[in-house]
This record gives sequence, structure tokens and C-alpha cells, in this order.
Amino acid sequence: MSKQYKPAVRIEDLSFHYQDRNVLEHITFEIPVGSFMGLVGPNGSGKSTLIRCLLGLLKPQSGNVYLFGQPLSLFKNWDEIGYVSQKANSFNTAFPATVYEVVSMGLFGKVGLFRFLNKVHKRKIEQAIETVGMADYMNRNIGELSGGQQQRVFIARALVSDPKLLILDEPTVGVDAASVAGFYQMLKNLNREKGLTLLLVTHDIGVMSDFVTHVACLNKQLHFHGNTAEFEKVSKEGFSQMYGHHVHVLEHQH
Ligand SMILES: Nc1ncnc2c1ncn2[C@@H]1O[C@H](COP(=O)(O)OP(=O)(O)OP(=O)(O)O)[C@@H](O)[C@H]1O
Repeated sequence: MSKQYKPAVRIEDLSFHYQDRNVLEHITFEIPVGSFMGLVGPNGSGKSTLIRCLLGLLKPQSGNVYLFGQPLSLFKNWDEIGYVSQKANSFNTAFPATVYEVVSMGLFGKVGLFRFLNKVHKRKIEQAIETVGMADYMNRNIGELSGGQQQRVFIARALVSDPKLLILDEPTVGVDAASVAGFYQMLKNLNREKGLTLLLVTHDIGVMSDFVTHVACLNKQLHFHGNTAEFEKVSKEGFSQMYGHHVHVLEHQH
């Protein structure tokens, strides 16, 4: 890797197996700084395992991971990496907390639990809430919001510590179909306007491809990796073979 070019993520020839089950085989790919990468694959294709290897939660049997040019074992700036898992697994929404309080939890790593939030912190919290379009709900209880609104709040919680890379694992689970496009549009704006590098994990290959800049298709091996224009050129048959006949790629007008 050249000294000048430091992608947000570089994965080199990574293989991982659980006991006797091979889950990831010889995965090599990069997430350029400033890109919006969609990582797609059917259920059980190894997406979550790859994210866990990338976050250092699992150790691959072979291969290397670099974050912003640094080998994972030396990487210390975890503030730079935001992670939003599937909502259902990450937070008990019956917990009586307002949107503002939930987002402020994203700062606790920096200011320490129960430390007094100063004006700068408060402004950061408000800005993060505004960024995800939830300013009108600042004082509402998290449990009163729809699934899509709750996911926006969890993204604000991840944004409040100014990450350079935001990883979202299946963020539209539980978001109603009518809200999904608006949700992806918000992510696209975060990428374009704030320059945030995004990694979106999903099996929603159709809708996702309208919003991302790059696509990686995983099914144990990496079947495709490239920008959206290259992705559009790939034949529908190729994807049907990989995902099964029930998945289709959306046709684009351009
Ligand atoms: N702790 C584990 N021990 C053994 N096998 C596991 C473990 N976790 C996952 N697997 C298996 O590894 C494979 C990949 O799982 P993984 O969760 O990475 O897939 P995924 O693409 O994220 O799936 P989904 O879209 O359903 O969340 C699956 O066959 C799964 O059953």
C-alpha cells in the first residue's frame, strides 16, 4: 500500500472459519475515504462476520485488515469508527429516555459517564439530531418513535463523536417500506455533504444501489467489488446465480 493513499478500510486476502465451517474465503477489498459502500449478500453469506473481523471482534485465521492505513492491531482511534447494529439488538426502546438523552450517550466515551455536558457538547448533540432530521423530536421518548425514526436517532448517537467511518449493519430492518428511500437519502446526504465514509451492510440489493457510490457483493467469497456504474453493467443473471431467483437488480433509467 502506498504511503500517500490510505483507504478508510483495506482488507487483504482475509479468510475466516468457525470450527469446520468456512465463512469467508480470500476476501480483498478497499473502502475509499469519502465513499458510500454497500456490502450486500444473502442471509448467512458472512457479512456480519466480515464486519466483526473489521472491528477486531473476531480474529481471521489469515489475512490483514487496515483502518485508515494502520494495521488493525495498532489501530487506537476507535472514536473515528461509528457502528450502528440492527436496532432490535442494540437498545431496549422501553427504556425511558428522550431522543436528546439517547444521542448524548454517544459522547460518554469522550466526556465520561455522568460528567457535566458543556455548551460545546450540547451543541454537538443538537447538531447530530438536526443532521438526521429529528430536531422536532428532541424531547420525545425514544419508545414513542417509529422504527425508522429510532434508527435515525441511533445514527445521531454514532455521529455525535465525529466518526470518520460509519458502519451500519442492516439499518432498515424494522423500517417500513415507505420510509426506506428517505432513510437511504439521509445517508447519501451525510456522505455527500459531510464527507462521511459509510459502509452499509444489507441484503436489500435493489433500493440500496440507487444511493451508494460503491458496491461489494459477498457470498463467502467476494463476487463483485466496484463503483455503482460498474455494478450496473453486471448482468442480472450473474446476480440471480449468486442470490437465487427471488432477488433482482433494479433497472436504472440512465
Ligand atoms: N458463532 C458462530 N459459530 C458458528 N457458526 C457461525 C457463528 N456465527 C455465524 N455462523 C455461521 O457463519 C455463517 C455466516 O454468518 P453471518 O452472520 O456472518 O452471515 P450474514 O451474511 O451476516 O447473515 P444475515 O444476513 O442472515 O445476518 C452462517 O452460516 C452462520 O450460520
